[in-house]
Amino acid sequence: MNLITAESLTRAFQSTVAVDGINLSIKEGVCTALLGPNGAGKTTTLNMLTGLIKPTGGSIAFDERYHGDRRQYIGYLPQFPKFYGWMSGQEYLMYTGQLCGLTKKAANERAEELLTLVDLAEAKRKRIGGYSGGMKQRLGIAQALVNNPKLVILDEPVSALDPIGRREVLELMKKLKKTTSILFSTHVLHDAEEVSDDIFIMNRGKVVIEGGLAELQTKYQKPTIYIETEEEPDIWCRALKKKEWFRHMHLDKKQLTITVENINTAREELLADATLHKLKPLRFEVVRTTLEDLFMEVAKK
Ligand SMILES: Nc1ncnc2c1ncn2[C@@H]1O[C@H](COP(=O)(O)OP(=O)(O)OP(=O)(O)O)[C@@H](O)[C@H]1O
Repeated sequence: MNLITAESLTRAFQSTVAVDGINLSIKEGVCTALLGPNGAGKTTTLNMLTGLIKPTGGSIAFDERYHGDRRQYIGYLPQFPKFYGWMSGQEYLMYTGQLCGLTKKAANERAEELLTLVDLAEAKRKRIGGYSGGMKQRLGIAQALVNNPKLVILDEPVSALDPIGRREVLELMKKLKKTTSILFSTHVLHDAEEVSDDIFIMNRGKVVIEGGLAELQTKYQKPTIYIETEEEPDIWCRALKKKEWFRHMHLDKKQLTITVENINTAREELLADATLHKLKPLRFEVVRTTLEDLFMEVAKK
């Protein structure tokens, strides 16, 4: 079931179209990644979904089970969250809880629950100014959960962290996704692959690829043959393009990477052809393209 459905969603800033007529279906109970290079339009999209900025075109609908202002059902962690360094983690969560309308007592109880969830119970009385990057980000996620949201939206939650902080936050997201729907943005494919179920890849304001992680992996991970030869194999390469199994080729001097449709036929014919053309292969390897290759292709475009 979809929690949020956005249709033809558009946002222009003067002459810049940051988000260009995208359709998004964010499902309930799953973790969705909005992936894309810098400037793709991820933050603008998230800001429209949270209600922070208005679209200049299109529509956003929250599931009809949840009435009224959709902001009450959404928790949000911005890309550059601001904390009061002099407050303790506990004070900060109580403060945000009360801003969300909780009584002091309820805010205190919620703060305790959340501090345990994000593994900050021991540091709850320490000043935030002394927290590590990972601890701050975990506190930011706790803050996003204060109002018991149906969907928590995290803008680049791990991008600015060192490897330890990154691991802490990714592990927290894995834990969180068991109970809360998550939508997060990232420009790191590996993070999306690690925690998300659904992926939308954006580039230049448009969604260029979308689907379930497993579905995308099956669809785009094509068999590939890597060949390194003694001489530059230019002439041979031209002939390969006519083969039925041929899909795509990248030649870098003597290193040839060929994406193919049928690995068995391709392997047999390539080996036979290489002998026929008196080519001297130094390496012949069967590998697979990864989603990383796909993402890099999209990013380059
Ligand atoms: N307030 C604004 N005024 C003018 N242009 C903007 C504004 N906000 C975003 N843009 C432009 O819209 C485009 C998309 O920006 P956005 O921040 O949404 O991308 P992003 O994918 O989140 O990138 P990043 O990972 O760098 O944050 C960029 O070209 C950006 O310069």
